[in-house]
Amino acid sequence: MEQTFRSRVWQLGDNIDTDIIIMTKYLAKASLQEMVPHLFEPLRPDLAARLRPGDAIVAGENFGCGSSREMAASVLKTAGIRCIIAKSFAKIFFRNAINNGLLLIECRDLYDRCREGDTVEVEVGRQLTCNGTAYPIPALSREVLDILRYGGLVPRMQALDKSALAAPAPRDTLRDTHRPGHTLAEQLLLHNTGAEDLRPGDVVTVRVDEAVLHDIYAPYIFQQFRDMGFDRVFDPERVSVMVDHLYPTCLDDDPRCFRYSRRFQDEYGVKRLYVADGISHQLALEERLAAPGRIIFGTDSHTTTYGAVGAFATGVGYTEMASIIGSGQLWIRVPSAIKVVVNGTLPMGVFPKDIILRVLGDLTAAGAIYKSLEFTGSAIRQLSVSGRAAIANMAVECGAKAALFAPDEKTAAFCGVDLADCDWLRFDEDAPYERVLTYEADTFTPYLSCPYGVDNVHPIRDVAGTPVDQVFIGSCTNGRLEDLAAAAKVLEGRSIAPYVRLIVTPASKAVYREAARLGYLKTLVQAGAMVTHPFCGLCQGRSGGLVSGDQVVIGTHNRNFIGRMGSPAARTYLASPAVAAASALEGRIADPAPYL
Ligand SMILES: CC(C)[C@@](O)(CC(=O)O)C(=O)O
Ligand code: SF4
Repeated sequence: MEQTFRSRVWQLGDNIDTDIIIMTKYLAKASLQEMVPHLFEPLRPDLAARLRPGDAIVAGENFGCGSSREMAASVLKTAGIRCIIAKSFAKIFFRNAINNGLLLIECRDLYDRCREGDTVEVEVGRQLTCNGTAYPIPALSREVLDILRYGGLVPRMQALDKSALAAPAPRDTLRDTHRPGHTLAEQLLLHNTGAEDLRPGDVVTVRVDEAVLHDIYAPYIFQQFRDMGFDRVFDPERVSVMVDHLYPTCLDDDPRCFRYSRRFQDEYGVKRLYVADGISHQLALEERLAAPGRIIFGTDSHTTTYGAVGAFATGVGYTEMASIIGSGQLWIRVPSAIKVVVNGTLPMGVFPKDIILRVLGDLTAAGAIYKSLEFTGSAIRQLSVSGRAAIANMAVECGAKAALFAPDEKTAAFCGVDLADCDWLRFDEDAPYERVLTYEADTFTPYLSCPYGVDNVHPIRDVAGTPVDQVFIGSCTNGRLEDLAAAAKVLEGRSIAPYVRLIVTPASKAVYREAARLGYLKTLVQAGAMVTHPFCGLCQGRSGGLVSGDQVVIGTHNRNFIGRMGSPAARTYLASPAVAAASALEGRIADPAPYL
């Protein structure tokens, strides 16, 4: 890497999400080169054609937030972007960029003092100069420098002595003793590593309990895995491949992803391959891959969901996944933690989704970057595992590395474990939380994330009455049985408003079957809903109800990013299933309370 270079600046704002960088509909394309013309399409459709090799991007807070799609980093690299300078970076993107050998520079001051078209001079590892002002470049950690020195994680892993890898962790190691003075995340990392002690900021190498990968990235993971020189997966019992995003096929390149998904089974003996059984995050819970005490990595940002049962679980990109399934380990920095306490009883018409939406509004989309969000309090204890999963799922929308709930009787029953074996994982009064947010449950109302930001959160009274064109009930956040039950309760014996489309997508086949057996689907259909096969569906904006023009959608999913559901001019509101159902009834955003 040359030490000094000059680049032309392209300026982008805060919270440039990875859907903006490269939309989901392009992710299955056969090559990164084919994705380059679509860079930044929903936000600045003209930009891709104007980018030149050697250019730099200068952005505000939280660059690369949202999805774990590594293509966001690798397409920028393929387009020849020389470096990205931002006030802060979302951490999955940060790791993905480093793993691709793409230089990222954190600088809080440059953004406000430069303009598009300026030239920035970069002296790597030392300083930036722009318009006569010099800005220091913060030092990178040893682990990051090591990867950059090799030019990315693939060459780094090629050089790894594979015969010296630690054996996979034994399977039944749940039992442990409580470590006082530590957050839940720290306790889990201590449990996994057997370290004497650790603190936020320390770098540890964890042994992986489960790895979950999905169809969109299968060809890339496969390729990187081979290029790294691995010839076997670390443990075929602990690698799961899930065909959930792309099925049923809607674009030409999709079947290639299915073929690669299958190759992990055919060539490496991976035991669990799930084809069209539902969304990976729901399946991981149903199949008990997620369990207390485990460390789990998934190629999806919403892997944080598994924290609902006391697993330290987080999203990674495809290169990191290749290295995980080859080596069975990964380095991570111990996160600091924020405690969220909710006491009391939630009012009628308020659901777990409303808890996480309010927290997101308070923390903001960049407010928990690389932190563990840990939930407790009497209202939290009353929630089902499904409700906790909805909360843990969306923790990544404020940048969290992990979300955690201490296991209790409900967790133990759900996961089929003995609570006595995992109650070492519990909140400790002396644990050093960086921040504590405390709420009284009776102060909650239904909340909505309003266009165009997950943290643009308003109580329902601010937006009630807004006309909607389409309502979506589904996704890894709120496509579970309880969610369909809440929607069915609102819609029972009623009909949705004329001209409103209501699309219901159960999160898994099991949810679908149960919802049919219990009569929820019949209720929903009689009210005017269309029920689709279980998969990611409309949440990812590839098929099944894409919106056009400036249509308004209310959905139970997790992202209202520009263009995520189709047209960049469309406006998406995120809410609980009950709010979504009530809005379908009235044809405008509505409080569910009168219908419950
Ligand atoms: C692959 C993609 C559609 C993804 O599931 C990826 C992710 O969140 O990491 C998303 O929701 O953006
Ligand atoms: S349901 Fe949506 S957010 Fe969840 S994994 Fe699928 S596309 Fe991503």
